[in-house]
Amino acid sequence: MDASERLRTASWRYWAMSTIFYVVTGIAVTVIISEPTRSLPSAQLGVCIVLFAALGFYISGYKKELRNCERMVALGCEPIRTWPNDPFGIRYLLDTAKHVKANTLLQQRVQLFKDMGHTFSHRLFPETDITITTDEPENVKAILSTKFDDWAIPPGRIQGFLPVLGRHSIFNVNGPEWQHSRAMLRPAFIRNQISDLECIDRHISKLIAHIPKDGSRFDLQAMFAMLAIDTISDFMFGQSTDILGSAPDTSLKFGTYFDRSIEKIAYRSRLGWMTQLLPDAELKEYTHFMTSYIAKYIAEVKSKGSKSALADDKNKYVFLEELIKSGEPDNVIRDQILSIFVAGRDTTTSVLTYLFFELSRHPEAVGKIQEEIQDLGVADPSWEQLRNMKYLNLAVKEALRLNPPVATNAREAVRDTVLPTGGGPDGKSPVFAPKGTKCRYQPWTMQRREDIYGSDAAEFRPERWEDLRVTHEYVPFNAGPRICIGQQFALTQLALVTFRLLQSFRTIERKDDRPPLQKLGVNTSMLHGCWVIMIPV
Ligand code: HEM
Repeated sequence: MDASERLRTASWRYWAMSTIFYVVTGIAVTVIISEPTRSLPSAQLGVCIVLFAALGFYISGYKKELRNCERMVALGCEPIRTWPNDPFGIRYLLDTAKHVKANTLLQQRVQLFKDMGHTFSHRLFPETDITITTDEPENVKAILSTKFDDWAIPPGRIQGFLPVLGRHSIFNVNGPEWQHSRAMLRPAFIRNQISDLECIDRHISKLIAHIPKDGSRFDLQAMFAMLAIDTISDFMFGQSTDILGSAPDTSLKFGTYFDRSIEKIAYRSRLGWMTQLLPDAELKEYTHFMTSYIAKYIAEVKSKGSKSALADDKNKYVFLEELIKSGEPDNVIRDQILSIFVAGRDTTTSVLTYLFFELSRHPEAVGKIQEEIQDLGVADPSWEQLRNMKYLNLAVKEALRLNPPVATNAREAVRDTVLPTGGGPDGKSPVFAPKGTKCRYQPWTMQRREDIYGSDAAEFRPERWEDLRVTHEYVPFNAGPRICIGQQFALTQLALVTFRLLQSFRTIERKDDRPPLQKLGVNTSMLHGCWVIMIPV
């Protein structure tokens, strides 16, 4: 059915239902006026009221549909393919829940796009507005860049993140509030800090010290998680949680509570507004502890007031000090600091784990990076040297392609808007997205599309990037105004960890027979960890 036929049907349905409504109302009014003394038994009256309410509800739905069809035709859009036989989105919800439970959701989405095309619509219980799901680069470009102002972070995600990140978090705000947050954080991500390799290196040395040298098997994912929290806390406060070193009890507790909170917010953001019905005393306790932990650092910097009050090295750049200079109140600073922990910890862990999982299966790639390290001829690379290591950076890029840690993401239309593609029988016409439409876009499946990356799209092959040019087909850090603000810091960390580990270890071998399933939380992780043995040089 094309757009004009859809409009005709919507118009016919609306007028037919309205006519029935008015005729029934007219008859009821006539009966009441002509027999004012007659009263209906209360059961019959109740049934009449329910029928009236249901009819009214349907008519308002048809009116909305008619209006949307008129807008669709006026804007030159065509109808979008719809997930069938699921008017309330209960089947879609159950299907999603089944695959989340089995940790097969990402693979299932690849199949779903094959069956439904790269853009389709569906309901998702209990949401009343429609959801569009897409892995089409043109649509991703519209949402993130060219029509940025038409799309916002959906309330469901905000509700889910709120109890931990707070209402000032850069992840929980839209419009001018978001611009304010971004402007506040941007100056703290200055180049000389992100290129401060010494800070990152200190924690990598501790990681290397922890790796068994006798060929025993260990879980790299768990190690990378400790490395990431130690590094990000050092970057934030000038003092590390030091979980890989001699962490005090409060740091260990912070690490544990942090992990548990992230799991809970992943679950809560899936439930959206329903989380308001679920008070969670444990989450309250975790958040209380974490915010006090951060508040202690804020108070310390403020009371000492001197440059690098927290760091041993007085010349060291400390992110928190830069943030305090913004003059924002403590609760705003605290929300942003916790957000950066969330933004930077599990994403980095996820990419490192996936990269080393692939390296453990691709000794030829390990060999090429090691050759590059040898050719460089220096033991301690500078930031520029690291960034110029071609194959090493291509391997990181390829890991980010196959495993973007933010595997799926969502926005909500804040006004009527158009997605460039996905409508009509061939799925190539523009699609109308009325205000309130959710759009779920999927970097994980998009970055594995065979029509973009070739028939070996599912393979780890860093060489593909030597002559491949893409834009919104590759968005592990997002794109447009809301692109990841920590991208350069993350890339530096990823490159340096890879450099150091392949400089210190000759081989990495996977030691796990279980299928390598990816678990979907706020970020992806490997369900069973990444069990390997590493042999020193
Ligand atoms: C490989 C590692 C990383 C990946 C793949 C990654 C990915 C992303 C993505 C996809 C977003 C967009 C989220 C959205 O708008 O829905 C984002 C935002 C953000 N990231 Fe990262 N990130 C990484 C590391 C980091 C690090 C290390 C930091 C900080 C030290 C950081 C700080 C942020 C912040 C503050 C935002 C919010 C930006 C905004 O809304 O304007 N990220 N990141």
